[in-house]
Amino acid sequence: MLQAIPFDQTAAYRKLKTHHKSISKKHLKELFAEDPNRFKKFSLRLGDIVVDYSKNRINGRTLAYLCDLARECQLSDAIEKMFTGDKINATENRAVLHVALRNRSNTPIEVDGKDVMPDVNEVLEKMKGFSEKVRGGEWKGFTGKKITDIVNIGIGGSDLGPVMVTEALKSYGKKGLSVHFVSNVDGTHIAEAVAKLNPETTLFMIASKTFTTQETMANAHSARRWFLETAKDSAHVAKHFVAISTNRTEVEKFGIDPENMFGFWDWVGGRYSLWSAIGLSISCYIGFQNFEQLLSGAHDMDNHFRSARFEKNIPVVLALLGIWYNNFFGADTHVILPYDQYLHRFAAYFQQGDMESNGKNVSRNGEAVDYQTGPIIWGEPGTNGQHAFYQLIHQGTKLIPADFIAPALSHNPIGEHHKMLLSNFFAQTEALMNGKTLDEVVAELSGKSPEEIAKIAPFKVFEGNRPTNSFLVKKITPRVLGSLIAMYEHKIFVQGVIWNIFSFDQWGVELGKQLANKIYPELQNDWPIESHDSSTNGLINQYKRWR
Ligand SMILES: O=P(O)(O)OC[C@H]1O[C@@H](O)[C@H](O)[C@@H](O)[C@@H]1O
Repeated sequence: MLQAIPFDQTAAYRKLKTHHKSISKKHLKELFAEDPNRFKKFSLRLGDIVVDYSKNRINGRTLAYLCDLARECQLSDAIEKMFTGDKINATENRAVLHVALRNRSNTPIEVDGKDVMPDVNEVLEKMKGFSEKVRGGEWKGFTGKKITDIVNIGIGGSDLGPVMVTEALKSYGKKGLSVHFVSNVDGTHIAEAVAKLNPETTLFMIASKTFTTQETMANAHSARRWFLETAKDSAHVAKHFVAISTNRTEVEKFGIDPENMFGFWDWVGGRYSLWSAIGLSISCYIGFQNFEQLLSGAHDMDNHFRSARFEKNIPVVLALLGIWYNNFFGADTHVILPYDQYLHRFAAYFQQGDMESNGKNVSRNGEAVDYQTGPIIWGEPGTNGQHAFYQLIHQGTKLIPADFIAPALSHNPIGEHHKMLLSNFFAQTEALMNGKTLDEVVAELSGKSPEEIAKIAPFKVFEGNRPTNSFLVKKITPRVLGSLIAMYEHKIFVQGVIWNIFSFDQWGVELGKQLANKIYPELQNDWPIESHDSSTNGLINQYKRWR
């Protein structure tokens, strides 16, 4: 179990409180004017990723105090514990070893005295063989045709990672092979997904760590029924259904041949599982070599995270900046804005990654925390967001720290598009920082009468001073994407350590599941219900009248 350090009782926290009083009055423009070396000082690089965090409301002292905070919270020790298989997911008594899944150096990592790497490598080999067969057309459906469509059925961590990555790396996808994702228990999702598919050439991947998740099991059963309407003989299921799970017993019960099961382990958290067999749809779609590149990119970030000193450590610095805004400036949310259409599910992916990890109000000591923990994560690709919600970021009353992500090279260099896209990427962080003063507005309005200027000018002023991080990458390759994902994963980890919460469980999702299981049988008949509060009774009874 990680050691419990009361984050808000450290010496560094007190120093930061005092320091915040002075620096929060400063405008980012002043900070830039004071220090011509700001970009050099406050940017970091790893491989093809440049992280510019200079447009944050910090100076050298802020960073030093924040790093002290990390030290006082024994971050180094926590990092080592994660990398060496300590059971840091204490409420579930599990190690947290997504880093082992992409441990390309293959150095032994032990859990309960056993090196996990041989098992990791064995599953990777199985994934490789399977991906090659599917891609090469060797894996045939029940009528001897090759697979043209993969449908991954899973939810949460068994869906969001594969969705996000296959979208992000679409330009690496195999022609003639499509991937589809079904997660929602709403019948519309599976109905729409299979509507245009041919059962003879469709392969279902049932992805579920537990293999008991209601939504996934319902969709899996409906998929099998749909398949058997054509295939008739359940012996054909073996050619069209594979399972990705930790639960062999349930997989067998469902009727999937254990030969067609890809395993992983309880030390892989759902929202950290795309690197495991849960990534099978990714590997089939982009090819195993590219999947390995994704793992290598994550491994690059893992090595950096484990070895770089805090001041130069990308995930650590990002985590500390997040804490700076969350706990000192009172920022409630954090927005992720990729200037890359392929990354359109990136923010959604880290909604689960971050909010399910750090949405906790009890410390590792079992006591209620009296400070803010995980932020609300949201975001959409630029430039769409610019024409929708950026107004509030620029001129609203809330402080919203923002991450801007963009590739220097596009996979689709059509005409002037990419230059236009990037001019927006560069312009927005500049605008958010500088804003526009009243004098500048008045100067722009020259020619208008003083009355007209006085009337309109206040609405055109931008305070600026809005903090941003910019991530400029060379190109969204599998390797770069792997590093970016791992970067955010470790950021989340660091914040959890400092807030002294357990980042790798998710008890908060259970209550709704329990209640849904209680209500489900109540929907089986038309009798009015009185067992709940008046609102829930009223809604259920109206539903019964309407259906
Ligand atoms: O992979 P499984 O077992 O079907 O679980 C899917 C999801 O189930 C949710 O209940 C959990 O909150 C997620 O963390 C998890 O990823």
